[in-house]
Amino acid sequence: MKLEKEAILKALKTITVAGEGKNMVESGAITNVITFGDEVVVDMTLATPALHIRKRAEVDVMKVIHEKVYEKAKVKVNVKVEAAAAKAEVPKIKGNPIPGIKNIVAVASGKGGVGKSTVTANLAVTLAKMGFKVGLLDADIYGPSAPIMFDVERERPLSVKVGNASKMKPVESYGVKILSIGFFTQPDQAVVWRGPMAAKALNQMIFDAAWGELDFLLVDLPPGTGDIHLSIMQSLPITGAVVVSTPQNVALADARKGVAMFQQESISVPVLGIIQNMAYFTPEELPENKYYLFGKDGAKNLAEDLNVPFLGDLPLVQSIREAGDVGRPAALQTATPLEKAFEEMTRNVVQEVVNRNESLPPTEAIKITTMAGCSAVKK
Ligand SMILES: Nc1ncnc2c1ncn2[C@@H]1O[C@H](COP(=O)(O)OP(=O)(O)OP(=O)(O)O)[C@@H](O)[C@H]1O
Repeated sequence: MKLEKEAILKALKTITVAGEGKNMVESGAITNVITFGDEVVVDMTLATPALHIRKRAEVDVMKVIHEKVYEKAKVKVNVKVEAAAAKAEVPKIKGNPIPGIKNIVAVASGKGGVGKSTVTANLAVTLAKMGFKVGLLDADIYGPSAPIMFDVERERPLSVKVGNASKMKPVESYGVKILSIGFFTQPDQAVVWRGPMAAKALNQMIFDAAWGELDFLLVDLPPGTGDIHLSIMQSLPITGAVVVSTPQNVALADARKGVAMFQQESISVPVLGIIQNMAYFTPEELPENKYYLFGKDGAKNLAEDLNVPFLGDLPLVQSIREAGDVGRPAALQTATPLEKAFEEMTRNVVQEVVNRNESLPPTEAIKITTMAGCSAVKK
C-alpha cells in the first residue's frame, strides 16, 4: 500500500490540538509529512509544553490516519515544543537542584500494597542493567522494604568524608545505591514518626548523603497523599512522578487522587505516567494463560481518562513475590518474559523523562508555607 501525502493532510485537517481553534494543518502545528509506502512520518510543533496535550495530539494524529486513510499505516509522530512559548507558561526555577543528580523520579501509589516498592526495586535494577547510574531513596516511613528487597537488611550506611563534611554513603546492591529509613530503625519495632521527624530524617538522607553522580534517583514514597509527600516535594526538585496501581476499582480511586496530588497547581510535579501492576495472573506452568483477577485494563483506562501516559503492564506472578522476599528483584532474571515486561516499562519511563525534560524546565522544590497547601492535598 502506497500512502499519499495529500490524503494524510486531508485527514489531519479534521483534527485540532487541544485548546486551539484551527485544525492542525491550518494552525501550523503540522510542519512536515513524509510518506514511504505504508509508513508516514508526521512532524509537529506545539506551542504548549503540557505533556498531556502533546500525548493527546500524538494519539489523535495516529488515530485519524488509521481511521481515515489506512488502518495498517505505520505512523511516527515527532513532536517539538516551541521553546519561547514553553518558557512563558512555566514558573521560575527557585529550587535546590542536588549537584550530580540528573533526574529524581518519585514512585507513588494511592493505595497501599499495590506493589509500589516492588515496581521501584525492579525499575531501579533494570535502569542499572541498562547502564544508568541509579540511586533509590526508600522514603516509605510506614513500611520501608528496600533493605529486604535488595538483601541488605543487615548493612548500615558508612560515614565518608566529602571535602570537609561527613556524609552518609549509600549501601550498594545490584548496581543500585540505596538509602532507606529502614537502615535507621529496628525491624521488629513499630516506629511512629511525627511529620517533622520523618521530614528531618529524609532531608538527611537526601542532602547529607554521598550519592555521587546519578542519572536517576528513584524515591519510593509511602502510600497515600499525606504530610510526608508534601515534605518530600518541598525538599526535592522532583523531575516527575510515576503512579503505580492495580486494575481494581478501589486502587484506581486512590491512584486518581495520587495523580491529582502531583498535578495540584501548588505542587506541579509532572506525572510521567501510570504503571499497571498485577494486570493479570499467569501461572508459571501455563505462561500463555492470563486471568484478570483484579479486572482488566482499569489502570490503563484511568491513564487515558486522565490524559497521562500509560507506562506498562506487569503480571501477577509468584516469582515476583518470591524474588522480592529473597532480596533479588525479579528483573534480574535474564531471558524471561518478566525481564521483557520490566524492560518495556523502564524504557517507557526513560522516554517520558526525556520528553518531560525536553518540554519543561527543572521542577522547583515547592514552597508550601500555609495550611492551605496542605488541606488542598487532602481533598
Ligand atoms: N506483580 C506482582 N506479582 C506478585 N507479587 C507481587 C507483585 N507486585 C507486588 N507483589 C507482592 O505484593 C506485596 C506488596 O508489594 P509491595 O510491598 O511492593 O507493595 P507497596 O505498594 O509498596 O506496599 P506498601 O503500601 O506497604 O508500601 C509484596 O509481597 C510483593 O512481593
